Amino acid sequence: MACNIHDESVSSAATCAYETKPQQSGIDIEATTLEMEAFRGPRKMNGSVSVTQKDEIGMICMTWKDVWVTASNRKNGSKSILQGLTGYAKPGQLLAIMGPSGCGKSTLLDTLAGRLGSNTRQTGEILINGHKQALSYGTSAYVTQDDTLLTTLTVREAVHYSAQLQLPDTMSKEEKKERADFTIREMGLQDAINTRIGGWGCKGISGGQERRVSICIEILTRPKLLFLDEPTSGLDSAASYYVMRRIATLAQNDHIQRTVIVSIHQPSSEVFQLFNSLCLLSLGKTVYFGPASAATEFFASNGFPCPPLMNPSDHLLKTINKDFDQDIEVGLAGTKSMPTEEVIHILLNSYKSSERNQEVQNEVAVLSKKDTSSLDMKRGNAGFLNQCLVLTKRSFINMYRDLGYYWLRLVIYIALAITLATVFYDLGTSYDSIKDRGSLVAFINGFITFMTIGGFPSFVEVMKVYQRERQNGHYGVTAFVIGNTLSSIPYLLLVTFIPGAISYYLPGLQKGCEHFLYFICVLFSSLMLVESLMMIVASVVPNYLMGIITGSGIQGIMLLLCGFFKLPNHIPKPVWKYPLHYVAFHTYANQGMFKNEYEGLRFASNEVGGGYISGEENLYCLSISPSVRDAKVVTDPNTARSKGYGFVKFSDENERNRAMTEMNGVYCSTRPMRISAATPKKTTGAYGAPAAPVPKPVYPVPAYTSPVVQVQPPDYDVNNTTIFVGNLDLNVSEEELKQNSLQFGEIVSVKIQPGKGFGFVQFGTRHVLQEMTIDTFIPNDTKILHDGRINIITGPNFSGKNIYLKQFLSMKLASVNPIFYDLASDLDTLLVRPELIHFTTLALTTVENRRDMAIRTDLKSNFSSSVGMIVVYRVLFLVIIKIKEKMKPVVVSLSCMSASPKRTIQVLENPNATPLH
Ligand SMILES: Nc1ncnc2c1ncn2[C@@H]1O[C@H](COP(=O)(O)OP(=O)(O)OP(=O)(O)O)[C@@H](O)[C@H]1O
Repeated sequence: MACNIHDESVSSAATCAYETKPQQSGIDIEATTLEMEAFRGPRKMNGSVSVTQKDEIGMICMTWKDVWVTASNRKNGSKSILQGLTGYAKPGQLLAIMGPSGCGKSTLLDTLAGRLGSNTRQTGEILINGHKQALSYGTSAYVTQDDTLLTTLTVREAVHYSAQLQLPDTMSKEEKKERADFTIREMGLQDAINTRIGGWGCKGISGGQERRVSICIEILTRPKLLFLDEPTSGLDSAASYYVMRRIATLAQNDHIQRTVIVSIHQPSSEVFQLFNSLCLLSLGKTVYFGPASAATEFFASNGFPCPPLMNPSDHLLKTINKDFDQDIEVGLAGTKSMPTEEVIHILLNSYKSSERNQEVQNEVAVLSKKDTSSLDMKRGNAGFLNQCLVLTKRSFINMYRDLGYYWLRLVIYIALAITLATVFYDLGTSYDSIKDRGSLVAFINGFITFMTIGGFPSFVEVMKVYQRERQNGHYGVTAFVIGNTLSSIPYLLLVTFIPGAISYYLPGLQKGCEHFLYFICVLFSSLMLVESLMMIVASVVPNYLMGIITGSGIQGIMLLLCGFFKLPNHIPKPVWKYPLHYVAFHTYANQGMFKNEYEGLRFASNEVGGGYISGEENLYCLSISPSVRDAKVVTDPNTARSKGYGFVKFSDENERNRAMTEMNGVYCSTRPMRISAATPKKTTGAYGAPAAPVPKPVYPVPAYTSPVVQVQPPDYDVNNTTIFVGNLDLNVSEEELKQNSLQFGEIVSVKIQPGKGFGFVQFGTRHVLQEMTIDTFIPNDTKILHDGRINIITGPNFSGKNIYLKQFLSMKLASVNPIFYDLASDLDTLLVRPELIHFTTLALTTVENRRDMAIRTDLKSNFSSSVGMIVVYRVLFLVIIKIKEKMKPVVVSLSCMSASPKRTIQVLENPNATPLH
């Protein structure tokens, strides 16, 4: 009879684990088993496992009594998944949890393993060896339903790395390798040892082998308690049998006497024979618990005999599956005539009142009271440093072999860089290149970094593996973050360097190794930042499609708020400017790259008369006083034309006072400005008319260099050959200045303002001026300079006004913020032009506050901002994972195992149990 295939000896399992004979049927003692025995020395005597007192130490006997699990969600309220389950699992036995889909198999397994979700509530009593105690690392293992493995590794690598991570440092590397190889053979994987696990785009080992690799990894530590969720799902019957036979072998033929609990869907008759005990569930209740071989008898005694030649498990499951009751109504259910709900009701009641149930209750009571054994508490996994090393190495290999991680990105980046280089080829130093350079740099910062998101799917796969390994306590989140960070650095450098060099040198961005290196550093840190950001996203949103959408959204917001598309002072302050503008890494990347790109360059002006605009001018034109809060030009409501006056609001009183002096006389558009204090309007609180009559412009001279210069209308005299030389020693004579200037060409005249520290040199030809820069105009005798620095203004449009404004700019910059001092002193060398003056003053009055956008004097601070953010992001990722881990296992009113990383199992104190020593 097909239904009576089980060995009678198995029924004795219900009495006591340590008296139980191992099941013989269907399990051949294989070479691997013999090998295993050889590995530890023979244990088998007369076909049964001899269990010595020493062996009992560390064995696990698990009991659960009246366990209820309720899940709650906002939509459907609460729902009972498990209802008053009682049972036990003993060492050396394989307990199968079976039932129709949705009956609660996985939930029971998760409950026993302490992995219930946070929306569930659990009550009941779960005890390990009758005690409340913690299981140390390696004592239990859980093989999940999905095989989350690194698909790029070979079987050997996957198991070897896992062994390096899980096994304690007290074992040598060789011993760990030996253990890994042995376990691979134990699981029958020796033929596939060098085959990659495989996944998308690369066929590797079969599904059954994958399952065995997952099991292999979890049994490396020789756990005493093994949970397997659907170990045969997705496998054909032959593969299912071989996998289950290995598992049964683990439980029974190993002198360790493991306790194995398996949830399984639909075992074949051969697989069914391998089970020692069976827990049959329906609708979250126990239909049957006891020896697997006696289940069909129980069904038969209730009027549901197993038809001849039918697989007993098929019969059991078909009898209690009510999902297709509709078929009964329409006559598709064959001979089945009674509604399944009624069948289940009969079986539930019968089991409740059966002797079998009584036996189970008695057994649970006995096992809960019995002080069976203490657990081995000394195990531990590899040390932190070792874990970091192994994880770095493993991650490096995975990144190398996974085409989607970096290689594909590298190809796309190179293609993008070539496109960029073609579009922006040879920018030169024309007037248009000012804008082009800015666009190119902003695009690289925005889009190239954005593309880093492409590696997210690969990272999600890594995260899945991490989560499994973490839940099983293989290593900690810190080691994972360090490993991932270190292993990614070489690839990120590669991905940055090659496309970076193409998009830097072909368009002809600023020459000089230090400029290129800075560019690479900023790009590298931006890429790393996005990777860190995506790590955070992956920790919150595990689905890669949702993750990509979320990551893109976050980056889109950052890009928008970085100050490139909307000036920082125009960004609405709550939330968008504070804090998001400062959180956006593009802000710092743009600042650094702009400065790196413009500083030290000279661009041809497109204005009449030619000449140059320096990079610093470009930067400066993008900047203005940070304390200006508002500016308004008063217009005629009828004509909408300016009434010729307006208001500028400063937040800093000192700066306001300074502006009162300094802005006076500065040209705004075609007229010099006249500045006076405004008084708030009494009625509206708005600004009223100027408090005092507008004074006549006096064009005061800044205190910085104090030359008295009358501001003249802009000089468009193209024949002008005069240069201004400032910062002269007060005692320098005109003759001395002449001698120093002779080297540049024929001199017509030299004039020094007595006691003012500046003078003018008129050359014979314009040619000299066109070529003249600070670099060339180094006086022979530096003693003529006031403090060793030259101060020169030249250019075809040089005029008194230029001098005034140049000094105004220098002083303004230096006074606004001391960090601008260097820049201010650089400005001494500027070729200041009237159109620039116009532009700058206009910018001032219209509050084009681009200070944050364009000028950060210290390049290092931009780079270190990014590096700091990388650290912050990675730490944030770490913290989120830790919080999630803390939140996940909710230990409810009664006992359960904790899924905490330390893999402790917390068990409710049994009042009858004697304490452990
Ligand atoms: N955390 C949860 N929140 C809400 N409902 C849950 C939760 N866990 C399980 N359930 C529900 O409990 C029922 C049992 O789920 P469980 O996964 O244990 O079934 P199963 O027997 O393992 O099913 P299958 O064999 O199909 O995997 C299902 O209806 C499921 O939707």
